[in-house]
Amino acid sequence: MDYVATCKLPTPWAVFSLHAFVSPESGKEHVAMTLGDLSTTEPVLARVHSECLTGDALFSQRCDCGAQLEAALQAIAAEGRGVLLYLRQEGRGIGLVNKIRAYSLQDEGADTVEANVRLGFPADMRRYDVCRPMLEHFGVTQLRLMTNNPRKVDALRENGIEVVARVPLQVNRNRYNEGYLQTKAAKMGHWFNLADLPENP
Ligand SMILES: Nc1nc2c(ncn2[C@@H]2O[C@H](COP(=O)(O)OP(=O)(O)OP(=O)(O)O)[C@@H](O)[C@H]2O)c(=O)[nH]1
Ligand SMILES: [Zn+2]
Repeated sequence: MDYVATCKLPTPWAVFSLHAFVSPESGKEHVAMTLGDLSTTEPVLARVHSECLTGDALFSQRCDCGAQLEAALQAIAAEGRGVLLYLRQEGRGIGLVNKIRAYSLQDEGADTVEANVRLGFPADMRRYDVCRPMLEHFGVTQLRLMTNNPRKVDALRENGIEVVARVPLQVNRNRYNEGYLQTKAAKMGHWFNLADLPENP
């Protein structure tokens, strides 16, 4: 993973630093947002967020990605210290166009896992091997990871990252994503308690 450049990134919650990386193997451009002093030994509040153009940028309510992105940045800002890795693996790794094909099958009744399988993809194709070199660039070794996904915790640990704590990130349950969240809990093992999650209008 090659580090390229850093700039300031003012957001509604804090002025983050935005760091650009390029993977020589895949040619993919990934970014990290950081806040505060990450070089101390205290475990770092972190979010490893996979790209979701529809949710992160286009306000889609089909998933919980946009709300999770915002909540993670707010939590880091509130603490004054943390890192968010924004990984360019859209649609759990199948890409934007294939995700829209999967959404089309979901409009006809398939769930999020069935749709991927019908298109010939595994339920989740994401990889987390770029995370360690990105974190090493900042001297970060221990994370308090904001996620509901047990496979993400396992995958990061397999990549040699110490996840010392898991911080739940349950936001934005709505009438459009209820089934999606239920499938993630039932088929993908996500730690959700839908009853605990307030319903947004
Ligand atoms: N293939 C596919 N990808 C989806 C779908 N909905 C969201 N995504 C992608 O899934 C990724 C987000 O993964 P999620 O499973 O929502 O959450 P997670 O990151 O595994 O877990 P958390 O850390 O708890 O958010 C993003 O890359 C989205 O583009 C879908 O229906 N089909
Ligand atoms: Zn999404």
